[in-house]
Amino acid sequence: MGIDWSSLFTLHNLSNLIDILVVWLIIYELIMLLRGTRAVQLLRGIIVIIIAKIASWYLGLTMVSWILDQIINWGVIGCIIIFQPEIRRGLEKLGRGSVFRSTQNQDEKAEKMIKALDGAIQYMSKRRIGALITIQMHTGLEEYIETGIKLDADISSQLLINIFIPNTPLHDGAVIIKDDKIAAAAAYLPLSQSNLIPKELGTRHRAAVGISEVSDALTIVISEETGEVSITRNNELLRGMTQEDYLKYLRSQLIPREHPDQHQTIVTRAISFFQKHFGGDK
Ligand SMILES: Nc1ncnc2c1ncn2[C@@H]1O[C@H](COP(=O)(O)OP(=O)(O)OP(=O)(O)O)[C@@H](O)[C@H]1O
Repeated sequence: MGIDWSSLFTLHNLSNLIDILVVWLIIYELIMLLRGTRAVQLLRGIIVIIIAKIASWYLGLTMVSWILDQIINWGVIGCIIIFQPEIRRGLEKLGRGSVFRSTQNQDEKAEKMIKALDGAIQYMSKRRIGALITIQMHTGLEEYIETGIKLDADISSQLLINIFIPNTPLHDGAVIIKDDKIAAAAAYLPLSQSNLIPKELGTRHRAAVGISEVSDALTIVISEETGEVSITRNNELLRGMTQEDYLKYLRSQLIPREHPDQHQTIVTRAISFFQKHFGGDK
């Protein structure tokens, strides 16, 4: 008894498959957006309420079920009020189309940011000024931004250098860049517990690896002892980068238009997601 493969590839099955893929993608994008933000706690709360609602419904607890219904109904309105700024930003982004494609404007901004970073890296590396610069990618870093001093300043080499000058109030900790702005300085990043990190590296590098373990952020580290430039991303520590190396790397990660292999559009991100999770060994 053979399988009739042709019956599997009907238009109906194909649309079901696309349906499932789109829902997966939306859930994945949402998780990436919410990770590391205050919405995570809220999401946990919502899941608990939904589980309680289902349980009370099964057990026939009418009163509890009614109370949970009220919480859910009013909770939706509450969420809209609490997250009004985030919702507005999201809708504006959607309206500009930047959720689905990177714009020319974004590429120019990224190039400008890389130029500013390059100026600062060169200056600090030559003078052995220790630095830790984390660039937010898709995962929210709000919980780490909150540990630092908020700046919300335009990125420039001069400002970055100034922040890391030793014995100044902001030099200790990390600078976090978010949406082409220096969101905060002197931020505390999570320290990695990995024993794969070379022993000669201290806490600055451990913090850079740490943030790459819990988010998809890109972090640049300049060693105070050697002036060595390293980059961490997705659990990887790239050491001893020359100017050419880090410029090439930063462009490949931050300017997707120039590097179509990078997962930036929603379609290419979907492909990379499925390759990563279902594609087997690399
Ligand atoms: N959790 C952290 N979050 C942010 N910054 C941190 C954290 N831990 C340490 N740092 C920064 O690293 C500095 C200490 O660096 P340390 O000398 O231990 O690290 P290192 O990796 O050996 O770097 P270097 O080669 O520059 O000495 C601190 O002064 C602080 O600015």
